[in-house]
Amino acid sequence: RFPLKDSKRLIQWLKAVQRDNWTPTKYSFLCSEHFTKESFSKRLEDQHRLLKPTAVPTIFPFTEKKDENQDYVKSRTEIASQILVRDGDQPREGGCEVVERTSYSDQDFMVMQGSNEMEQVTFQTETGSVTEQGEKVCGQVEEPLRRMFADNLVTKTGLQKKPERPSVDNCCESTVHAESWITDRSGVSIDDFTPPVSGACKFIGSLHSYSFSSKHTREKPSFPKEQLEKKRPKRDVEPSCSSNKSLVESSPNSSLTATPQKPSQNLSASPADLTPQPATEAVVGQKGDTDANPMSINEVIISASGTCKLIDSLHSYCFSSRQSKSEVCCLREQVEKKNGELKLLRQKINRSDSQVKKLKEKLDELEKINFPYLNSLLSQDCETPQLNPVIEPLSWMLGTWLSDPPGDGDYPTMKPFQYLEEVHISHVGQPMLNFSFNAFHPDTRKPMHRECGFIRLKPDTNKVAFISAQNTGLVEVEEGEVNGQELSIASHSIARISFAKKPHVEQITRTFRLNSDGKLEQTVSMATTTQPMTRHLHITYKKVTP
Ligand code: HEM
Repeated sequence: RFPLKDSKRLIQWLKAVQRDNWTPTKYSFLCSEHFTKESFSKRLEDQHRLLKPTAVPTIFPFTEKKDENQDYVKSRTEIASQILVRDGDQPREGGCEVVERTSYSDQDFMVMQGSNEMEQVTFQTETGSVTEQGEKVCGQVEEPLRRMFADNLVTKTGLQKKPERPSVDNCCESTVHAESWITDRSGVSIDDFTPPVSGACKFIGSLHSYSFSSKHTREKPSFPKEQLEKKRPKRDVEPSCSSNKSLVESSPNSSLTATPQKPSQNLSASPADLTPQPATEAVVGQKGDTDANPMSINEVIISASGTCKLIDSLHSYCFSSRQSKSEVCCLREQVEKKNGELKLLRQKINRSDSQVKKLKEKLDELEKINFPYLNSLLSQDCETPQLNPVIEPLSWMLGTWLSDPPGDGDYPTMKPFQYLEEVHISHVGQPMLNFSFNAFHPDTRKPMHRECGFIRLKPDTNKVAFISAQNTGLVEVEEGEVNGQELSIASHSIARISFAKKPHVEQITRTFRLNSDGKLEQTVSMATTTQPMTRHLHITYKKVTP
C-alpha cells in the first residue's frame, strides 16, 4: 500500500512512480517488483516477507526520467499533502481484492488499484504460478462450475468490457492468460449451470454470488487479526475445498441468511480453508500496511472453486430431488394408467359377473332338467296336509324316492338295461296316495318311461287299487293287497291308445316293499302278446325326504 500516513515517504513513492494526474488511495498498491531486495524483511514467526517501513520503490524501467522535474516533484508533494488531510483512515486488512494494471509514459509498472466494487483484475508477477495453481484447482471442478465461476468473475469484474492490454512482463502474461480463460467462457450464464424451474437450484445458484461477495466482506473481518493469522494456512499449502461451515465463517458480514445443512461428506475441508490467505508480497507494504491483506485473484479462484464445489454439492440434492420428483411423476402416470386399466378390468368383471349370474341361472335350469328329482325336492317346501287315516296302511310308501342303485331292466325280447328313476308318493289329505314314476337314461339323463296315478285303499280293508297312466299310451288298473309294508298288485284292466306300439302288454304284476334297510323295492313283471309273464323291471329306491 502507498504510505498515506507518511508524507515524506509518500512523496518519495509518488516521485518514484512518476504518474501524472493520479492520486493514490488506501486501495492503491504498488507491485513488489519495484522494490529492491533490501526493502524487505522477514517476519520472525512465519518468515513472511514484509516491506520495511522505510522502503521506497526504486525499480522502474523508465525511458524518461521525470524525477528531476521540479514541477513534477511539487505536484507529488501537493498530492501527498491532500491525501494526508483527506484520508485519515488507516487502510484495513484485505481492503483490496482487485488490482489495476496501469502504465505511465509507455512504461509498465504495477499499481494495484483496489476498490470495493472489484472493478478490474490484474495478476501480479508472483501470482502467476499461484494463478496456475488456481486454474489447476478450477480445472478439477466440473466444466459447468468453471463456466459458472468464469461467468461470475466476468460479471463482477467487467473484464469483458476492458480492452486487453499488451503484456510486457510476467505479470501481464498471467493476466492475459487468465483473461482469455475467463472470456472464453464468458458467454455462459449461471442459469446454464442452474437447473431450470427449480426454486432450490435458483436459491443455491444465488449462493454462488455470495461466495464471491463474501470475498468482499473479508476486507472487514469481524475477528481479530491474530485469530485470522492462526487460521491462515501457509502460502505453499495446497488450498482445499471448503465446507459449509467454512462458508459461513468466511463470510462474517455476508447477508447470506440461509445455511445449507451438511452438503456433502466428501467436502472435508476445515473452516480455515476459506479464510483469506496471505496476499502476495507485492501487495504488502510497510508494517502498518501488512494489515492490509487483500484477496489476490488466486485466492479468489481457489476459495471460489472450493466454495463453488460446496455449492455444487448442494445442487446434487436438487438434482436428486428433481430426479425423485420426476420418478414420482413417472410413477404417478403409471399408477393413473394402471387405475385406468383397473377400471376397465372392473367393468369387464362386472360384465363377467353378469354373465356368470346368467350362466348360473341357466345351469340351475339345466340341473333341474337333468336332475328332475332335485327339482322335485325343491317342491317339497309345500306344507303337507294331515294324512288321511284311510291311507295310513300305505303311509310307508310316502316320500320321494331315488333309484339306488340304478334299476335293472330286461325282457326276453331285449338287451338288459339300466335306468334311473325318481318316485314321488304323496297325499293331499285325501284318502288316496298320489304317485309319479319318472325314469331317465342313466347316461344321457333323458326321460324314458313315465307314469302317474293314484293308489286307493278300500276303507277298512287292505284292498288296494292302483290306477296308472303311462306315457306309452297305456292305462291300467291294478288291484291287490297291502300287507304290512308290502303291496302286491296285479292288472285288473288295461287299455291303450289305438296306435300303441306292439307287442301289447296283456298282464302286469307289481310288488312294492319297504325293505329292512329303509329302501323301497319295486318289481314289475308283464306278459305281452308275444311273451309270457316275465320280470321286466327291478329297482330299489332310497328315500330322499323325511
Ligand atoms: C309297468 C310299466 C311298464 C310296462 C307295462 C312296460 C311294457 C313294455 C313292453 C310291452 C315292451 C315291449 C316288449 C317287447 O318288445 O317285447 C317294453 C319294452 C321296453 N321297456 Fe317297458 N314297460 C314298463 C315300464 C318300463 C320302465 C319303467 C322302463 C324304464 C326305462 C321300461 C323300459 C323299456 C325298454 C327300454 C324297452 C325296450 C325298448 C322299447 O320297446 O321301447 N319299461 N316295455
